[in-house]
Amino acid sequence: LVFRKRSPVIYNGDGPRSNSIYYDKCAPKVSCKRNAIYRTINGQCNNSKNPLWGAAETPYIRLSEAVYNDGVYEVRKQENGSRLPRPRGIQLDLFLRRSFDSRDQYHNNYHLSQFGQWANHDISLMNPDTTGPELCCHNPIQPINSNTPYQCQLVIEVPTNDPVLESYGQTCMEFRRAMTAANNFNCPVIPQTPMNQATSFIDASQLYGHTVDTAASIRTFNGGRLKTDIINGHQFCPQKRRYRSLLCDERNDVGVCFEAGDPRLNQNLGLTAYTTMFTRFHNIIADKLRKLNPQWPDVKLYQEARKFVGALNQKIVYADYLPILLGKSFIKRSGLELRKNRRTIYNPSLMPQLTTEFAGGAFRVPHNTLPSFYNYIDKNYEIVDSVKFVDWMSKPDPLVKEPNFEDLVRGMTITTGRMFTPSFNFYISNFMFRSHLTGNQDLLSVDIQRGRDVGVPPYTTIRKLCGFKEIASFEDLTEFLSIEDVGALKALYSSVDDIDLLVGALLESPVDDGTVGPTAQCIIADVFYRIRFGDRFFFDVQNQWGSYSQEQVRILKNLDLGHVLCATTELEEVPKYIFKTTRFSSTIIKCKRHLQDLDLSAWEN
Ligand code: HEM
Ligand SMILES: [Ca+2]
Repeated sequence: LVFRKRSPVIYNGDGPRSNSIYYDKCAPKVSCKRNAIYRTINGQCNNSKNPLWGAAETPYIRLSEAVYNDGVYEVRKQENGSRLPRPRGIQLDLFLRRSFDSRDQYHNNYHLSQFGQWANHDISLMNPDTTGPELCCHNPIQPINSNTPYQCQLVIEVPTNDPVLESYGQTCMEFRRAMTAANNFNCPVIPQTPMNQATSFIDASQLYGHTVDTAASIRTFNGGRLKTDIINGHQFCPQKRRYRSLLCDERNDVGVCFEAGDPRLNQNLGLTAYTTMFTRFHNIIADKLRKLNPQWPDVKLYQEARKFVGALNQKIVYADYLPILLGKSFIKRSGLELRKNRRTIYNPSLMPQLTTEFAGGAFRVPHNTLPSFYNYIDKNYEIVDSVKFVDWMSKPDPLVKEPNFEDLVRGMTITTGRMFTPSFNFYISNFMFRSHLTGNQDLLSVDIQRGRDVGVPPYTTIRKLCGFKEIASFEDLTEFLSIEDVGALKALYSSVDDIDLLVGALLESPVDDGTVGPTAQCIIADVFYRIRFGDRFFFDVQNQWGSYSQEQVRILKNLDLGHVLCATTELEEVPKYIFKTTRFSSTIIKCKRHLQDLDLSAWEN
């Protein structure tokens, strides 16, 4: 069988959905340095004709028309004119009863989901609008009316007979509408459009900062290094002022709270560990470069180390992560494969923007792999402790106490991940952000509500856009969904065309050798294609200013996440295929050996 390669790009970025009002009327005027050899911090000037493409603080594009009741901002209604089913009701009727955990049959470990979140924070930041009242929920919940501030119009109602939350007396979950160009950036993009505060490119901006100010605030300006706090003899990210920081301050029982390029770094232990490891890794690379090139000034060391870390992240995403997420065969036939002896060819007419359908829908499907527990596992591979994921959100305290850091990362490496089923785990479905000021949240309800908030079109529209057979009735769904699920959908929604994108995408069976269904695969591939082939600084692009040499590319393509783990922790060994649990991946590599690959002599000049 021969497959013709077909580009997975759905929409090229021209016409009415490209946010031209923003670029023509509201965008800052940017002047670009010709021949710059490094990326800018905020992603501007990557595309020389359209210097804002892919930059931080630009609107998400849309693959399909926004769907709002008033065509502008009001949440869509069902075909029969009634309100959409409540997100928590969908969770309860369709998903929660199967929220038990089962193990990933393909032996993927926790790094698969943790790296997914890490990569997401590189490319997407759809911030909630925190202007207006401090909290949106009044208990008991009050009817939404015209006096309700717009930020709070979509708080999530909890039914009075909720099987889990009733006993906590909770009737409302916090939800704030996303920041939009019109509400928060003074630009009348209509229909309303959310803004991406991250740079679209995979450039490790979640580590370095998506804005110039943030980036400067975490540099030492000495030896190219990033700031660190030394705690118990180990490097950590610098600490925030104790209060008034985004994700720790609402808790009064937090000992440490860190700062880095992206504000979400304290959200969970795994993510904080990743940010810490990549910070250490940056400093290791900067130190190595300084040894080889003692004459290089701080800024050169910083930029070269930053470029290296961004490049390595691109390598991991395209060569290691996406083949598991989307399936190897699909990666090959869609041209997304990253090969050792091929180089990426830059396409300056491709718009490297994220899509609303991706960030407000399809790329949330992997939330179904989030683990319920973290295992701390010691050198002898004994489980020392097992803690609930949700008990340690926004509270990274354990990481600074030895030997927790190593034990946590070792645990993530050898614990089998959660099987990708049509459900989120029980704890994240009921107790997310427990003991925060905001109270318990349900990640799935939030995700469904977010899709509606940002006008994501319903499932059938997107499935059709992806080239699959049109779905005209609930019955048509039985071709690929179970009768039970179709029955439940029919009871919830007035028409098949009302089904939320995330709900349909989650219920689809995963594609053959991937972890998401065909609709999510299609929307995710579109974005990862455009942010690779539309990135002038993609690490294996040739003949651009600052392009890497053959030898430098060769070295980078031989590195993976395992090298980062080995270089930045006291782990002794890691699986050769870093997203697989040790026990089932054929080979285990000693860190000593791995670290020999980190020879940077090709960077000497
Ligand atoms: C590791 C644990 C994770 C937790 C606790 C978590 C939690 C969250 C939360 C609370 C939000 C904000 C929801 C909203 O207000 O709309 C969010 C957004 C999002 N998450 Fe996750 N997530 C995790 C991992 C992942 C993974 C593995 C992926 C994908 C591979 C992912 C993809 C997304 C996307 C695309 C968004 C929305 C866009 C954005 O602001 O970046 N997340 N997640
Ligand atoms: Ca980025």
